[in-house]
Amino acid sequence: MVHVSLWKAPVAASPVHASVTLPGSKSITNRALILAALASGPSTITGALRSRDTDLMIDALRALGVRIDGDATTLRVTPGTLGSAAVDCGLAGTVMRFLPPLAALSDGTVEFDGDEQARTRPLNTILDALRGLGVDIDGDGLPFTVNGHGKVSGGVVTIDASGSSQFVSGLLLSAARFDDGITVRHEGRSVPSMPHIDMTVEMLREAGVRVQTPGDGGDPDTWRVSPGAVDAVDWVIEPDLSNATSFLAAAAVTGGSVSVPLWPARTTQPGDAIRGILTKMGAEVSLANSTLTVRGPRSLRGIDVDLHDIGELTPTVAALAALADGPSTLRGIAHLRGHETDRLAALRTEINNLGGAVTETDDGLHIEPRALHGGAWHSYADHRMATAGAILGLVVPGVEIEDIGTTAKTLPGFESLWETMLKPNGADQTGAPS
Ligand SMILES: O=C(O)C1=C[C@@H](OP(=O)(O)O)[C@@H](O)[C@H](O)C1
Ligand SMILES: C=C(OP(=O)(O)O)C(=O)O
Repeated sequence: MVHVSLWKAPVAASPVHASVTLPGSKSITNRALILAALASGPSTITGALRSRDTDLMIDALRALGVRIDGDATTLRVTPGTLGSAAVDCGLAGTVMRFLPPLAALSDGTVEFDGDEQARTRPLNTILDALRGLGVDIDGDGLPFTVNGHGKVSGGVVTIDASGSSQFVSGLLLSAARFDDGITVRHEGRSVPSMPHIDMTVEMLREAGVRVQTPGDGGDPDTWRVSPGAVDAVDWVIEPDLSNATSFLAAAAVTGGSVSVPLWPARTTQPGDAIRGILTKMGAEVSLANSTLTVRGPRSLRGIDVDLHDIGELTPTVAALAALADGPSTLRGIAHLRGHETDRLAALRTEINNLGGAVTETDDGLHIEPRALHGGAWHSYADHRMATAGAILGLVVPGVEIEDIGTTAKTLPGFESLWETMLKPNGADQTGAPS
């Protein structure tokens, strides 16, 4: 018999009042690691996230020949000669899409594999793009092998990135080291998660790489990276604002107040958009002295929102919407069917299992308010499904979450942070980088 562990999601006995310090951003940490590996000298990364996705990136880079010292959240990355390796992508989009272009620069055979569930995530777009640039690759999805020859000519490539922004980011991140750099042209429905491409471009520029984007006079849907050196940088990683959204949601659904310190004044992280969403739903949101504070209303309003640019927030927003006092429509997120799991189907199924009324649309979800009841909540190996269930469990007694440990993909120790948040006077939590 297979034993499925269930975590009894704690109910908030009273409005939650807490301050929660979150560890570093997954997206920024994994970009910093790639750029440091390609740099012309050693870099440091301070406040790095240590989680399954970032440890998979660290392990892969080490296997490829990059030296990474430091066990905790301060890392020193020393580039080395890239050679043969076996890479485990787990279920990490950033690993499976950011590493193949870097592996193409290696002088060796790089074998990629990952979780069974990762095999259905869209991937061939980036493999075909690399083939178009002259890279020798066996396979069209996991498992696949990159046969590196120590150099990539680079050039112009046209892709359909409507399935994931990570195809564009992955190509741009390594392209300064291609002989001719790269010009990536997108053709197809609009590219999702554009702030994540902005994050890529900003970090490349911080490393001294010349990038031209559609926003600064380039052609529409076209990004160009000039060939050149990648500078070593002392990266300081922002807290993960997408992970912060679950904790802020706890204030919104219980009528309490939750603060997150070290909130950046300016950021490309999509999690920052939770401020506007929670405000529209009736919460009070303030940012003062680098601390974001959310105060929950007596009841939450439903919301009609396009999440195309910030799809990562969908599970949190869906949980909030399921507890609102009016209907909500979440749009622009068809690409979530290719995330860790089909998130639209998963959210519909799990919220409806608790008595909800969620329907799936072509590009999102429609959520009608209903009185919810307890029951099992399946996570589908998806960290954000697990945290969405925890939000509901704060006010719906008897929600039991399958495989809460899957939150370690981007936030190890989620359960204890969550439980500490619920203690009376749950201030100054310990998810902070050490
Ligand atoms: O580049 C990144 O770090 C990410 C881009 C987005 O991917 P998609 O464009 O596939 O949604 C986001 O959802 C993912 O969590 C992280
Ligand atoms: C879609 C996500 O992850 P990945 O980087 O694996 O695509 C996510 O974290 O919501």
